[in-house]
Amino acid sequence: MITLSKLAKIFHTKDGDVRAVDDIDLTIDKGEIFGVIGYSGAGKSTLIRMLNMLEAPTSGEVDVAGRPMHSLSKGKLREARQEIGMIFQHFNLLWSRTVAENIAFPLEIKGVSKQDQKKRVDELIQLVGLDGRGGSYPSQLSGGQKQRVGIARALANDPKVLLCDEATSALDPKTTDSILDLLVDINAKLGLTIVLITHEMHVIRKICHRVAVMEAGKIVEQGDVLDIFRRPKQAMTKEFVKQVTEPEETEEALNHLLDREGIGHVLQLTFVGGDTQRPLITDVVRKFDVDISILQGKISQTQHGSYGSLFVSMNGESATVQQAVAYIREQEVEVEVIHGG
Ligand SMILES: Nc1ncnc2c1ncn2[C@@H]1O[C@H](COP(=O)(O)OP(=O)(O)OP(=O)(O)O)[C@@H](O)[C@H]1O
Repeated sequence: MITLSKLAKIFHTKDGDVRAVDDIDLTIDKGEIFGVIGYSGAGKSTLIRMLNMLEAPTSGEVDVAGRPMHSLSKGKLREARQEIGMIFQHFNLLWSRTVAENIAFPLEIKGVSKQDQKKRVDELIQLVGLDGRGGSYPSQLSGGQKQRVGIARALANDPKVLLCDEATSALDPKTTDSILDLLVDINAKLGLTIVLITHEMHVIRKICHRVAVMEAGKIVEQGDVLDIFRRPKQAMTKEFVKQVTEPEETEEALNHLLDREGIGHVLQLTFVGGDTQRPLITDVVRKFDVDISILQGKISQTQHGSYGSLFVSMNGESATVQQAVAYIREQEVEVEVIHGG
């Protein structure tokens, strides 16, 4: 659905050239939810804005839904953009227009009749869960509702691709979840390809099928979300994975525990998309002559299963502990011996 070849954007500034996007090759499949994660300045916004040519590439190619976006005439580009909806962190709504009028805006530009506009707007209001709010003004809505208007407006022309530029970054965690649920729902119902950029790994974990990690204009790692969580390779990726799998206070609390006498082996068990309902710890204690105490942990449920880390201390003969560790690994739980190994 989307192919980027050797895509680059260089900004020429007073302080020199900035390679915001540096020769990126990337393929995004039809119907997938693809996430790009990176810290501020990594080049995510520039990258996503080149998908619909809001930003013109310095070099390289952008193909979206079979169209070479980088080489289209102005008129053809206008047509092509109708197939690409976009939502923004700060919603970009027209404040003097009602919800219904905001959603109708792209239809007006396209020259759709008043009657058809109304029909389509009603459908969209229903789709995004804003029934009864068509006559409200953006200032009368919550952040989550404003983003629902943004989504409805982006979908007005039946696009094939939806671009989400930090779409939940201005929202609280609960509202973020409801907007992400809506995006999953739309992806399933309409078969829409969704590309989102974010600096928050829980957004990736919650809804993306695949993810690319960006650093200094380059993609340093990419793959299926589950694989990336299971085996992050790059330091940057490991940092992002930790955002989700480790409680913030881990290091300090663990250092404190490691000073204790007789702490034994300390293991970090990382669950990635597996089934935490399974009584793994009970299982291990029954099978092997070891004692286990749980030190701390953070496990959360998502559509891919359970994610999180559990820190445990294991006491027993060294050889038995090794066997127990091997057994846990066989259950597709990652194990790192962080003390006593
Ligand atoms: N219009 C511009 N002119 C000059 N430099 C720019 C311009 N836009 C972006 N940059 C630079 O390009 C680099 C990438 O910026 P970009 O906004 O794409 O990153 P980002 O990952 O989206 O970060 P953020 O989330 O903070 O926007 C940064 O160094 C930024 O300063």
